[in-house]
Amino acid sequence: MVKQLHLAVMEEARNRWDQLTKPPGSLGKLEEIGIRLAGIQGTVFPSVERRAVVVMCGDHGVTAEGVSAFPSEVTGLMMQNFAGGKAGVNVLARQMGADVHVVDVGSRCEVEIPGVLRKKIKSGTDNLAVGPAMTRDEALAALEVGRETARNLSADGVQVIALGEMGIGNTTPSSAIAAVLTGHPLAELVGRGTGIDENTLSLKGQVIQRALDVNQPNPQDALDVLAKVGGLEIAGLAGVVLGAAEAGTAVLVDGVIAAAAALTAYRMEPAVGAYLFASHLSQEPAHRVMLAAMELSPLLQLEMRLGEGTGAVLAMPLLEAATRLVREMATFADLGL
Ligand SMILES: O=C(O)c1ccc[n+]([C@@H]2O[C@H](COP(=O)([O-])O)[C@@H](O)[C@H]2O)c1
Ligand SMILES: Cc1cc2nc[nH]c2cc1C
Repeated sequence: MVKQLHLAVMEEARNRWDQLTKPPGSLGKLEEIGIRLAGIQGTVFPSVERRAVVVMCGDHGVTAEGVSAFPSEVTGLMMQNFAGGKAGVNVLARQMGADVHVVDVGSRCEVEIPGVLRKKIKSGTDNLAVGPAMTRDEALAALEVGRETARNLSADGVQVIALGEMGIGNTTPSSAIAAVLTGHPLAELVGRGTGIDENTLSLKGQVIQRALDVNQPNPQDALDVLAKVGGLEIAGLAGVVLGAAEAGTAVLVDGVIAAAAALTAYRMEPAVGAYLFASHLSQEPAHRVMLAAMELSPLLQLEMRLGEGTGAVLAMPLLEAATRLVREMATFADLGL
């Protein structure tokens, strides 16, 4: 169960932000962040000192259709890179003081990688252009992996969890999920992912349309959408969102894949929305549409499209700024006003 935010504490926090030595509202989104964190943590003086990024990894049968600029093997190679501390997200997480947790929920990589939590539900999804990507039970099992991961981190004292992922091909299911759950025209939701050319972009649109025609996912049933046209790492991240919100922990959404996971969780349990913060706006066109569907507004716009949780980790200092301002700024009363 996801609890409502502490409304009385939020009211108290709003009053305090209004008493700080600044014109009311002049710290913009930082004030909204501070007030929402107060509501999440049940204190006017919240903290985001304990931070983690969960990088869910999975492969995709749909790569057989030629929808990515890179081969599936890159997923496993990047898992080794994360474990070695040398990927983009590792560098940024070190800078921001966040721990990196890499979870293999469904890659095709068969070798054990020390430092990667092996929770494989299956070795990649089936090709969603010819049938369902997963069974409902497989999607539920992947969700549970994420939920348990978030529950453990929260129990360990983590106060904010960033959503990271790695999975060659995963912008294809993300656009499919966006199309079904937002009802937006597919043509406006298909992007270049890892950097495909014009012809591949057009092929990718056709592949996704075929996936929707073949699977007929039910927009009223987010689990059906997730199983039929989603991915194992997307399901894992949706589980992280549910588990974090259930534990009262804030979540930083990353790019388009993380947003597809967050939107899936949001449709399963709308109360998770209050725990979500949108970190940045990805180059993928479906990202903006999905964030809007959750009424989230991105903090950063850096023209990024890497994934891994890189954008989410970059936004951690902004959450920290909000917690410091409310704690350290003088009030008008302090000035004798
Ligand atoms: O975060 C994003 O918005 C984002 C946008 C484009 C690509 N990615 C990353 O690139 C991979 C998916 O791209 P693709 O072209 O293989 O579908 C996957 O590993 C993602 O982490 C991530
Ligand atoms: C090299 C590489 C690194 C990534 N990190 C997340 N998605 C990725 C995709 C590629 C291709």
